[in-house]
Amino acid sequence: MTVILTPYWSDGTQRLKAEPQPPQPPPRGHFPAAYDDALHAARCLAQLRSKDKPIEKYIYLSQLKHANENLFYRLCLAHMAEFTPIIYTPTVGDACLQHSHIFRRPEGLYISIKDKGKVGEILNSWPHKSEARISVVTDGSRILGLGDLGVNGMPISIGKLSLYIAGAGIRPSSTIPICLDLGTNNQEYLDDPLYLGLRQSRVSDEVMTEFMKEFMFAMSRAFPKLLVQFEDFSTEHAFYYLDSFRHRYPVFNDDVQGTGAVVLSGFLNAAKLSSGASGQPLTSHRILFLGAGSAGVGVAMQLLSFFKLQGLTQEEARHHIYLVDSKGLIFDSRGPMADHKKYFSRKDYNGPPLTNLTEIIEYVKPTALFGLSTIKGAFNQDVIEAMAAHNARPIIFPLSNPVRLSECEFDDALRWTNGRVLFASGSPFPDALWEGKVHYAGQGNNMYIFPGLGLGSILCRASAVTDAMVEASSLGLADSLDEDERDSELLYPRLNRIREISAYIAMRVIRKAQEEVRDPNYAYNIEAYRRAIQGVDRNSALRSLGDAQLLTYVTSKMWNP
Ligand SMILES: O=C([O-])CC(=O)C(=O)O
Ligand SMILES: [Mg+2]
Repeated sequence: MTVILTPYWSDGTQRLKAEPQPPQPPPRGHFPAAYDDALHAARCLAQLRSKDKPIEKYIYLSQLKHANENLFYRLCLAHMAEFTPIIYTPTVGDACLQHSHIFRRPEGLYISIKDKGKVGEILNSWPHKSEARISVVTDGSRILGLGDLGVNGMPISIGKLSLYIAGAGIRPSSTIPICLDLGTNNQEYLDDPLYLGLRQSRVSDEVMTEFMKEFMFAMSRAFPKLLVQFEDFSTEHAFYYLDSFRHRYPVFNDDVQGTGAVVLSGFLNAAKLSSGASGQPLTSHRILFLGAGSAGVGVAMQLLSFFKLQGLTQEEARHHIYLVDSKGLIFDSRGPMADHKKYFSRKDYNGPPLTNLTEIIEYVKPTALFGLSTIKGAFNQDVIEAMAAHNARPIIFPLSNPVRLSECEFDDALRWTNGRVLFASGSPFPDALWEGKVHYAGQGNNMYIFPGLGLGSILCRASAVTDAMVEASSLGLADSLDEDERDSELLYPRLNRIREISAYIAMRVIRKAQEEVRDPNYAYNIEAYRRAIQGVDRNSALRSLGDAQLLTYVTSKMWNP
């Protein structure tokens, strides 16, 4: 008797069946005599390029990944800038929206609220249990800027893990994409006969929290070496579950911490260019955020590091950051507000509500404007011209995803600032020509951070992902521009160097983790301490390596297709 997985339906129906293996059908063909691997790669690339719709390309690549994983990743690594927008943002957003319609076969693990009480059993059915190192977990409640997509959020977990494999050389069998089905409040999906998830609205916070506790405990038991990346949980839940679990399990939240780290990194490079042009010190920057959700506040928290690195206190740093939500500038006397907004609420403004973004810019005079609002076109001509009026090199980062929700387009930003803008967006924009010179849109997407942060945390068996480790990943990224990239005023390195960059970031993260482990506060509790000890042997060996040797070690641990 062999255990067969009849995976992973989210309706809670029987998942594990003890059945005899069905006999394998005989091969239905064999390769022609002149078949050649390299030629086949070229053939697959030609098939991909023959498709004109991005979603068709996505479907083709999903099938290719299933049919020939090695070939898929080989092509992916060789054509990173071409593949990333298909297997990841922005096309993965469409794949999520249509998941229940384009679904072919299960990939990853769907766990539903109906599985409560037996989550451990389900996890134990995962085929590559002992190899598990990284899981991306979403509950589908806030996929990119697209809202509550229920189990249609699964492609986000899959897409992020494809980048772990391609970008950081994590072994495919070490990854577990997970989508939790806790219901959905998306009526269109509830009415859609093809929708793959439970036909019920989202469970209450109390029920969800009980479920999350069981889930995280079961994960730590089933996969003792696993790092968990929370992805695209709705704002309140993103903060709450990160705070609840980060001292108990190795976990980080990509939208709060990954996005924060990637923006800090791009801002470090942009601020140097901007201060170089204005002659103003780095401590004089002021940052205005449009959007105060998990990503907005997460980025704002991480940006405090920028000012602290220049010698300011946390309290002084806070004064340099302004948040705007749907009701305008956030200030104390405006009235009650969600907890996560309070820290950045201004105490130094008591006037009437400031709701118009251009007016807010006149008042704040920011050197940098960040968009995490998912309001397409919110950075209109007036807004960008207001930024350009008082900055030699205005820093403008429309970070909302996918691209059709971007606060502004790259060529508009160039035009309205006369080519002076320092620009990064969440989703990719093509290069643009302005007055005979090619300008590059930076992509301030957490894809530059999570592969390296994850790889470093896994290799040193960190029992927790600390703030200092996240900051180290960000500084590592900022430092990884090469000479040509600096000369071209790039804010982020070119994507075709992703493996080199991830290895470097992982090295910096391991170094920081080693410093943290000496800190007694590191052993947050007995469980974490036990896991920290597990990693000690390996870490004492790693500690004796110089940076260059550690980098070689990290690179040697990468899986290659
Ligand atoms: O997935 C992406 O492209 C970036 C991200 O985490 C988000 O927008 O939620
Ligand atoms: Mg996300």
